[in-house]
Amino acid sequence: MNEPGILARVAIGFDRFRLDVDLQLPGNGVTALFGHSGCGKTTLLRCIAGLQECAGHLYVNGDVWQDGTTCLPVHQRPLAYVFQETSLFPHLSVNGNLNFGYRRTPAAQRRIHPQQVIDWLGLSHLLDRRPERLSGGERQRVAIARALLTSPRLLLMDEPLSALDQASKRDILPYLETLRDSLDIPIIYVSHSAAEVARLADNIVMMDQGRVVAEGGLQETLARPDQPFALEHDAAVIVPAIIRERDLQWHLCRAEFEGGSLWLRDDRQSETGTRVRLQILARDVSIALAANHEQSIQNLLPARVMDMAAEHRPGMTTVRLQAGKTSFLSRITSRSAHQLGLSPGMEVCLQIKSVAIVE
Ligand SMILES: Nc1ncnc2c1ncn2[C@@H]1O[C@H](COP(=O)(O)OP(=O)(O)OP(=O)(O)O)[C@@H](O)[C@H]1O
Repeated sequence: MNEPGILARVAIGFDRFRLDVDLQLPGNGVTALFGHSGCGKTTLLRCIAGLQECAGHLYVNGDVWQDGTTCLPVHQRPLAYVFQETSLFPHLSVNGNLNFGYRRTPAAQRRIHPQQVIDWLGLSHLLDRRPERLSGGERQRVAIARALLTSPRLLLMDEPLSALDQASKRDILPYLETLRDSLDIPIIYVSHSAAEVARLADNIVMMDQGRVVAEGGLQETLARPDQPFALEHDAAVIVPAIIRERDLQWHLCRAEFEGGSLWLRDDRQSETGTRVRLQILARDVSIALAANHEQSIQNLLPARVMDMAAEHRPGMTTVRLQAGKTSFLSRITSRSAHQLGLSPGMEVCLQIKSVAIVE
C-alpha cells in the first residue's frame, strides 16, 4: 500500500482479552485513542510499535511495517514513543539529553532539528539544567523533544500527561497544540481525558473491549448520537470557532462558527480573531419548536433535526441537530421528544444554556 496514512489491522488474544481492530488513520494530525480503562489502547500502541507480537498488517505513510511476509523489529520502526513516566538521563543536562537522540540518527535521516524542538517546546532557558532540577511538566517536554529528535515518522503518546498535576497539564497543553500544528507526522495519542482529547485531537478512535466502536474526525464522531460515549452523562460536541466581538459591559464575547454565533462568558479575555474550540454539553442544549426570546437563555439557533437515539438509561433521548454545517447534540427526555413530535428533517430552535472554551 503506497497511500499516505496509517493502515493498522491488528489482532491478538490474551487469556481473557482479545484485541481486534481494522483502522485507517490519516497520515498527519493527532488521532486520539479514547476508551475506558482496559479497552486495549496501550496494547494497540504496543502492537504498532512492534513491542507486542500480533497478527496483522501495518502500513505507515506508504511503508510496510508488517504484512504477511514482513515484520519489522521495534528498532527498525521509525517511531517515537512517549510514556506517562519519563526517563531522562539523570547525568546529562537537558541539552545532553536532546543531543543523545539527535546524534544517534544518521545525518541523512534528520528531518527535525534541535532548534526547532527547543522553540516548539519552550526549552531554551532550561538547556543547562539537569533533570532533577526540572518540574514534572518540564521533564515531559524534554522527553517529547528528545523523542522528536530521532526524526520519527510516527509519534505514539501513551497518556503523556497523566502523571502531572492539573496546573502542569494546563501549562503543557499549549506546547502540544504547537506540535500538532507544526509536525507533519501522525501522532497517536492515548488519553482517558475527554478534555485533552477535545482540545488536541483532529481525529478520534473510540474503543470498547478490544474493538473500535466509532472513528473519524473529532467533530463528526463526537456528534454521532449513537456512539457509546454520546449516550453517557458527559456527551458533548466540539465546535471550532473564532472570537469576533467582545461585550465589555456584560463580560461576554461572541464566537462565530460555521452556521451561526454563540455568546459566552469572556473569562479568557481572548482577542478578537482568536481561534478557539467550544465545548457544548448535550445536557445544556434544549429544543423548542419556535424561538422564544422571553426567557433567560440567550443562545438560540435555528437548526434541523438529523437523527435520534434512545439512551441505555430509560426515558432519555439524544438528538443530533445541525445549525449550518455544525452538529450539536441535545439530551432531552423521551417524553419531550414525543410531545414535540421530533423527527429527522424537522426545523426547530436550539436553546444553548452554556458554552465553554476548551482549556
Ligand atoms: N501481556 C498481557 N497478558 C495478558 N493480558 C494482557 C497483557 N497485556 C494487556 N493485557 C490485558 O489486555 C487488556 C487491555 O489492556 P490495555 O493496557 O491495552 O488497556 P488500556 O485501554 O490501555 O487500559 P488503561 O487505560 O487502563 O491503560 C486488559 O484486560 C489487560 O489486562
